Amino acid sequence: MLGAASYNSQISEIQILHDIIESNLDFKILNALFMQLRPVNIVVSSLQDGHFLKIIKQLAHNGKINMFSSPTTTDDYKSDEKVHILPKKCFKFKTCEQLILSMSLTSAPKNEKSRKLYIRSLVDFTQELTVCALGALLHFLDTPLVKLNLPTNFTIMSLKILNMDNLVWLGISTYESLQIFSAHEHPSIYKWTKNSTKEGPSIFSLLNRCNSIMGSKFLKNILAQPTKNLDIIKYRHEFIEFCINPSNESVILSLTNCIKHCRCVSSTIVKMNGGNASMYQWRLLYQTAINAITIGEICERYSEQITFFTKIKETLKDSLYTMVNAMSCIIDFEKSSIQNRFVVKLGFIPELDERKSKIENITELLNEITLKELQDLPSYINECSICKMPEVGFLLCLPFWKPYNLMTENDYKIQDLEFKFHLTDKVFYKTSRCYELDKYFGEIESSIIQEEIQTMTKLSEFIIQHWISDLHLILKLIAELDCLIGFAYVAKDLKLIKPNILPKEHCIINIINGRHILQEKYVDKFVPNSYHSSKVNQSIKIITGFNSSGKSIYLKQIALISYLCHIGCYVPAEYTEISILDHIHTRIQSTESVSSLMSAFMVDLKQMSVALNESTCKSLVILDEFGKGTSEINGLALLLASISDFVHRPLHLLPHVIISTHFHSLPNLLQQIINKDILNDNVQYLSMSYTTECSKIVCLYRVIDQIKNQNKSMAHSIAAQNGLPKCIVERANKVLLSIQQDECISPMTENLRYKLFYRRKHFIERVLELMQDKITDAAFKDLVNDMENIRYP
Ligand SMILES: Nc1ncnc2c1ncn2[C@@H]1O[C@H](COP(=O)(O)OP(=O)(O)OP(=O)(O)O)[C@@H](O)[C@H]1O
Repeated sequence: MLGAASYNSQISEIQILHDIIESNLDFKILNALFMQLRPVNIVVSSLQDGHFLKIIKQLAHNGKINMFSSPTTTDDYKSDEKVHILPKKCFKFKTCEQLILSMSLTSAPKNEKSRKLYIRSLVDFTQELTVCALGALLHFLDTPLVKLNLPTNFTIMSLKILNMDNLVWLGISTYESLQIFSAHEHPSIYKWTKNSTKEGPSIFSLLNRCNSIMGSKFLKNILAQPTKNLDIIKYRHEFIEFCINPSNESVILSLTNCIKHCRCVSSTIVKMNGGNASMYQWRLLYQTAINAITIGEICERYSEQITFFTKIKETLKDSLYTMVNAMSCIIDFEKSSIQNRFVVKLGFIPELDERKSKIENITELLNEITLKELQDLPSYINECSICKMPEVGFLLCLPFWKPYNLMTENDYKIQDLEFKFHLTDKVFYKTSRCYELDKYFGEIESSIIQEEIQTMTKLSEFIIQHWISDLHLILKLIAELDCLIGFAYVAKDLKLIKPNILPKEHCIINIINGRHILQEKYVDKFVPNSYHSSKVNQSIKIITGFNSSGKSIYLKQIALISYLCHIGCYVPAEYTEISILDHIHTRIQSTESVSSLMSAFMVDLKQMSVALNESTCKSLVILDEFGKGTSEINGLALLLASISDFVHRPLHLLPHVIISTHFHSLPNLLQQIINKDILNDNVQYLSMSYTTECSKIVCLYRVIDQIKNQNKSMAHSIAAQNGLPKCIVERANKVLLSIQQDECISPMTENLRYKLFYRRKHFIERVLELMQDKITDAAFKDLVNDMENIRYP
């Protein structure tokens, strides 16, 4: 059983996963959880068994699970910089329950009793593991080390239940082989938060036409959570259709303009909560709220036609208008940006206005005081003024009463005046009246600032407690809106079509002239291919073809089209009809790499065992060259046994399977081990078409429904076409013939390639001698004879 809780410091949200049964075969749920949450720190109990701790560490550090790793060591039980192993007491149910009931949830009522009731309505205390996980998480968040690393004050704005039921399962290797995210992000796919600017070709970079950062972030969530929920897919399709319609262009443009001004306000809220949000952040919040309202109002106009607009309209709450009104009535944004502090607008607090007017009407008072000061000054001074300087406050300013060069130190000394400094034509003093002015205005000014800080704090509290959750709700949908508008642009540019998604009862994938959305950008002319699979239509396909004939691209394109259908995107095909899938398993050869902890064969085995154990008639299983990593005979035997398992399954467990292979004997062997009728009902053989031009092979990249040249591998001709020395290819052909005819392979006595090389070298040396007239006629004849004999290797 697995229970989990997570805290997202960016949006101050707790997410909990209710107790769920996990398969320790592939840790599917744990994998999906890591994929979805991308945790920075992981907290586990010291009571956990070593194998699980090992798996957690692998996921935290490599993003991959190695089921075949070495036995558990004491190191697995030690905390590291990412995985924190807490003592079991932190996971004790009773302690955890207390911690949860006393957590500081901003949306909870202030009254202690109602607060507890409110929390109990959010957290199901019968979910034992979830409660322990959440309690331990709260305990961890309360430790000084963590507090230091959190942006500012630790707050919990909301609590959400994670729902994994609607997820279509894709393993990490599937994400990699289908290039859903950029290769640059591999292997630490979870480090998305560290905004990597590098972005290789990937489905993410292709679909990311977002106009806001929150849109791009949401796109990553959409891509990491392909869904089985038909309603979600349908409303996304409906919205894309609306966007593509040219008559709606202006609506989409207005929406896009508003989206550009919307920002994720989570960090602003965290700062506001700590009382240190900058004026830039206040303005950002205001602008975001105004634009969110405008978006909501635009959506309201079309809400009867489009479901997604209805969803957005429903989140346009009165509280948003109240918040914007309050902000515009209270904050003087212009003066705030000049003074770089929160300035309250005139008219909001009468006493504050009065104090401000006292400061603004200072001239009258200063004139009065200037006259009094003049009366007290010696008779030789007949002019003066009062000014205010930063730091020093009010000063009496006297213009020089003598030419500058005649002014002496003694002249500056005047009874009852405190000399401060002089400039080239003026001298400044502090007088008792100046001190009084300092005190009077200083008090007024500080009381104004204090009052404005208080107003700011009250406004912040109000925003956080009453309005922000509604703003969060609408912004989440705006982020999705941003992604979906991007999907529509991509659909228009890449000529994608709306797939027909069938409900769960069906088991069908029907793709007519599908394309590989990434690969088609890199070839001059991409050849589209179709795929049909259903319970009645041979759902196991075995595809053969020589190297580089397009098998892997075909396999990937089927997986990708199926995947795109489940994120609610349009697809690259002429027509697509697909029933909701539960799993997309792929084993595509490109993914074994240095970062993988397993050998190619181990990956093969793991993938096949997951496919055999987990697949249902709603799964798509793609196996590219299974068994390549071991001896041919072993690989072939395992593949035969696995196909035979699929073929003999009841229909509700028979998945859509596509296997590409170089084992040309596979069809014959299958006929020997499986009943002919069962085989014909379930298995279809496909191959990649080709033609020959001037004895060279030309790939046509077209998938055909027949076994063509199945008994003959074209590997040797392809090798020659790709620059392998001709003598080596010839030798390989001889060896192959001997094996096929069960003859002895003639030993090779010399290295033909080097023999030819030295003969050519010698030949060239003699040609050079000839050019220097160093060669006789007889030697020249010899040379010509030799030329006939030298063949190019
Ligand atoms: N449908 C297509 N249209 C045009 N070009 C294609 C198509 N499919 C594949 N190609 C081209 O052929 C190349 C090789 O394709 P792919 O890797 O799928 O071959 P393969 O049969 O899987 O090879 P191998 O058996 O050696 O792994 C691709 O990189 C691409 O350039």
